[in-house]
Amino acid sequence: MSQPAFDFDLVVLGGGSGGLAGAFRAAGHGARVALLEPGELGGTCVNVGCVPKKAMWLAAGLAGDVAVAAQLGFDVPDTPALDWPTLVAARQRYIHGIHDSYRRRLDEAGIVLVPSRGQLVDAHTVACEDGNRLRGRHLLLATGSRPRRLDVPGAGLAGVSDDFFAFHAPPGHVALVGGGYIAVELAGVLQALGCRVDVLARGERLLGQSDAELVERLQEDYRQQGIGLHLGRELAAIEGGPGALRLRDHAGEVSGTYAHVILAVGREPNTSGIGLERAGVELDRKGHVVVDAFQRSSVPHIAAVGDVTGRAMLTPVAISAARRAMDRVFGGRDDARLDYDDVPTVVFSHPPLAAVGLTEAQARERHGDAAVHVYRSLFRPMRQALVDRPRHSLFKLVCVGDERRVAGIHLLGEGADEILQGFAVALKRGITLDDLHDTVAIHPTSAEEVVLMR
Ligand SMILES: Cc1cc2nc3c(=O)[nH]c(=O)nc-3n(C[C@H](O)[C@H](O)[C@H](O)COP(=O)(O)OP(=O)(O)OC[C@H]3O[C@@H](n4cnc5c(N)ncnc54)[C@H](O)[C@@H]3O)c2cc1C
Ligand SMILES: NC(=O)c1ccc[n+]([C@@H]2O[C@H](COP(=O)([O-])OP(=O)(O)OC[C@H]3O[C@@H](n4cnc5c(N)ncnc54)[C@H](O)[C@@H]3O)[C@@H](O)[C@H]2O)c1
Repeated sequence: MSQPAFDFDLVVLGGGSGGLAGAFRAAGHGARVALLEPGELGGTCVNVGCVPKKAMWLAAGLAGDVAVAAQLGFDVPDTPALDWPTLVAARQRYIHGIHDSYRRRLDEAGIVLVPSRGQLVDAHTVACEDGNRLRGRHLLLATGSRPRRLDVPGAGLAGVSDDFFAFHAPPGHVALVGGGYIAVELAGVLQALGCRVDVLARGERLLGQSDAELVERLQEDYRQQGIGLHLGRELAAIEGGPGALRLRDHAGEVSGTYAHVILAVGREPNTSGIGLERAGVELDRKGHVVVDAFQRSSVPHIAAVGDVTGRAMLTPVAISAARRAMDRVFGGRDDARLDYDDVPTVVFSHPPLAAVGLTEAQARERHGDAAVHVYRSLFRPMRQALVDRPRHSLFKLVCVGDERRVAGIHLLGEGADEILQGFAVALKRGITLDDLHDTVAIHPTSAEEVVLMR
């Protein structure tokens, strides 16, 4: 398979979601693989993303459960205390287990792990920090992304999502700047774990890409939980000193003094200073690697996957794209490529918001008002009703055409994160509203609302 001029069939830059998946798949096809990773294996997702975030989200959910349990007669103290360090220790133990498992699997697959940052010297050669050079017949760029910082006075006083995961004690009153996934998720977690939270977002609503109706309800829910939402306000400056920070927008001061300010205003690709220009790899104006439908960069034997390409920045997307790219390069599957349509996602808010396909607004724009049919179910899950809480779930189907093809599924409420996956398969297979109605419901669940909507 390999030519003698090359040390490896594949050299991978980045041991995160995409890089690891690509390395394992290529090795599975018999390729000789080297993987460079200067940090912890698992990249953003495992170390400062999905995994620690989900651990904190689960703990935040438990705080709600404890309150429900007390109302149902369990003998729970009035203010159950959380020992933050115990939670963080359990979280990190779990993450170390993932590191160990990756190391073992890399060994078993015969992949050479190089604990170094890589830099391209030319289109086939990667230099390691110790000066060693590796020649690869193919290269895979999977260097991911990092939190974006804002260019406003005092921005250096703020942290980013990475800093949230470094808190070893409850952080007190926190301001989150941004209205996307990270701001919404961290706000929900912190509030549920007993901190005070304000969100400052420049958009008039949170989660600009999600269905507006669900977002409106989530915002209402967040306000009821006590989260301060300051929408339509663009950060102009951060003032004060450590532990006592204030925010200013163009209209004046935003009320509140914060122990921490966390910027969650998007991410930037890790493409600078790694020699891509020497190899002739084209970048877009935001610095992402430009790839075609097969993840090929402008240099055909250099592929790129995951956040570094700026397309649907999600772990399963990075993994799926990498596996398919390696199936194409080393597995003889010339047509292998990821379909980026109808990727399901979950915002791990409290409650979670799960979505696949078109929002109502997108469907109306694409298909015209007359072709779009929307079905909704607004209901109180039994757990909420049992303790007479006002929390409702809102599930919504967006269908198009006379046959009512399901083009979008949007679920806000308890269990939405676990309910959506199976329905995403169905949507991808082109089901109609009748297909849902032909399916017998599972009772009593929240999920049954999806097949009962009329
Ligand atoms: C707070 C947060 C929560 C998230 N939650 C979710 C979630 O719930 N679900 C979800 O699907 N996605 C989530 N994401 C997104 C997800 O983490 C990313 O989309 C995913 O990690 C991207 O994988 P990647 O392989 O492209 O990059 P990464 O996982 O970032 O890996 C890139 C790796 O490349 C290494 N690297 C960088 N430069 C070099 C170099 N020159 N040489 C060698 N190595 C290099 C880095 O050290 C890093 O380990 C979240 C992200 C954040 C920040
Ligand atoms: N559950 C998940 O799957 C999950 C969770 C977290 C992150 N992620 C991924 O990570 C990515 C990054 O998350 P994120 O929340 O940082 O980004 P995001 O793209 O979701 O949201 C960025 C937010 O920052 C705002 N913003 C951008 N520039 C700004 C500026 N100059 N001033 C003020 N606000 C500004 C935007 O309006 C938007 O509200 C997400 O897009 C997502 O792909 C996924």
